[in-house]
Parts: sequence; C-alpha cells; structure tokens
Amino acid sequence: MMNIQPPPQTPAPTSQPPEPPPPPTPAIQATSLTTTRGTRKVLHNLTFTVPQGQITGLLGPSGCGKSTLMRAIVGTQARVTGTLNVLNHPAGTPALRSRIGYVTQDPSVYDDLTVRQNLEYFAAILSPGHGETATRRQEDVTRAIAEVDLTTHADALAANLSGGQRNRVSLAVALLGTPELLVLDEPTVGLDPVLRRDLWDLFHTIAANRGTTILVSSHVMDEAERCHRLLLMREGEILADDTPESLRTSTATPTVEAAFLHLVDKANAT
Ligand SMILES: Nc1ncnc2c1ncn2[C@@H]1O[C@H](COP(=O)(O)OP(=O)(O)OP(=O)(O)O)[C@@H](O)[C@H]1O
Repeated sequence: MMNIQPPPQTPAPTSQPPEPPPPPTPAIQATSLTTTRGTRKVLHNLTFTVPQGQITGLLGPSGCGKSTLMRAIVGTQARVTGTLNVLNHPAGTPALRSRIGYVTQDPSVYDDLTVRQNLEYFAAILSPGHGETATRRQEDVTRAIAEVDLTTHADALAANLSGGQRNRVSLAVALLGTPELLVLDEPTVGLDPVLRRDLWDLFHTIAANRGTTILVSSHVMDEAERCHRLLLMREGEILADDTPESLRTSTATPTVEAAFLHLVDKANAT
C-alpha cells in the first residue's frame, strides 16, 4: 500500500510586511528631572533621551548646568527628582558602576606615577586579585593606553605630560572597565585645536569600534558639529534635542552656534 503524504503547507500570502525590530532602548531616559544645589534650582524639569552607541553633545554656556546633569546621570548628584534611567536602571544603582566611565573636569592623574603606573593603580582597584586576574589586568592596561594613543609615553611621568596627554590618561582610566556609557565633562577644555581634533577623532573611534554611548559636554559651539546628536542647554533648561543638521535646517542658520543664538532669542521673546 502506498503511503500518501499530505501536500506541503504553503504559508498563506500576507499583505503585511514583517514587523520592523523595535528601536533600541535609549541609553539615558530623563523625565521631569529637577535638581537643587544649595538654595538654587539648577535643572528645571528636563525631559530627554540619549540614544545608544552615538555621541551626544551637551552644550551650553558656563554655569547652565551641564556638570550637574552629568553628575545626576552618573549618580553622584544629591537632591534629584523626577525619573532618570541609565542603561535601563535608575541612575545611581550600584550595578551601573562598572558599566559607566566618568571623566570629570579635573584629570584624575597622579603626577608622581608614570602613565602605566596610573593605569595599573586604577585597574587594581577595579579588579583586585592575583594570577589570571593580574594578567588580564595588565592586558586591559596595555589596551587602554593604546586606545588613547599613549603607548610611546607609557613610561613617562604624568607630571611631564601635556594637558592633552593628561586628559587622555584620564580617558584611558575610564576605558579600563570597557564601559557601555562614557560621560566626559569638558574633556577638551584648554586644549589647542590639533589636540581637540585628535580627541574628537578618538571619541568617534571608540563609539564606532565598541558601540559605546558617549555623552560629552562642551561650551565650545564648534564642537557641536562633531556630535551625532545635541542637547543644547541654557539656564538649567534644554533648548533643543536634535541632530546638528536638523537644528541648522529648522532654524535656517548656517552653524549650530547660530542655531543656538536663534533659539535663545526665541526663548527670550516668549
Ligand atoms: N556645590 C554647589 N553649590 C551650590 N551651587 C552650585 C554648586 N556647584 C554648582 N553650583 C551652581 O549650579 C549651576 C550649574 O553649575 P554647573 O557646574 O552644573 O554648570 P556647567 O554648565 O557645568 O558650567 P561650566 O561649563 O562652567 O563647567 C551654577 O549656577 C553653579 O553656580
């Protein structure tokens, strides 16, 4: 007797295209974020997102609240209200510590140690131990020094480095734990144009090669053009949350600086 197989099932034709994958969760999500320092309200009801894997510039004049916002994001700022989620956790959650690299405005570098010794010191705090852990630590130190292009200066005393090189040592420290989010507070302040360009190239390399989300503050508006996205701040408020190109287009201005001034005038008028 023949064994008759049923005809193969063909899927019913559908007119619907497949669902696109959901957009990735933003690296940072803030809703109604407010902060008071002393008796002053410094951040006023901020609502914004920072996308994953891109460079977002936090730009605005001195004193507008950039460092305070960064401190809130890394969890070191007291008296923050509203909602602030970082890498899917409330800001300041202990589990985030190893996932965020934070470089403050003052380079965290010991002058009497060499570049390598500085890195070894911080690496030992991050992952103490002997044997295999120590070997991996040495590899991490060598990799971080290479990433910031200081291999030829690895044995130089930090006291003998230029301002830009010291900034890069701080950045290497932040890169030790291969963080998913890098928060850099005015890393290019006081640097000459060549060093500034080199550091920005490095940020782009880190974002592209590692998929790291970078939030970088500056009050130099020409640096805005180097970012994928911008948060423009003024007096504790966010004036714009957009790409440099969209900002220029929507304000019909040739530069982000002109766009910023346009938005300030508009805010003052209202
Ligand atoms: N420890 C503090 N106590 C009280 N007020 C503070 C304190 N630190 C900063 N502020 C105030 O908070 C406001 C925002 O300061 P913040 O350092 O966040 O600004 P910023 O935009 O990072 O400035 P800059 O570009 O000069 O670093 C300023 O008005 C400042 O005077």
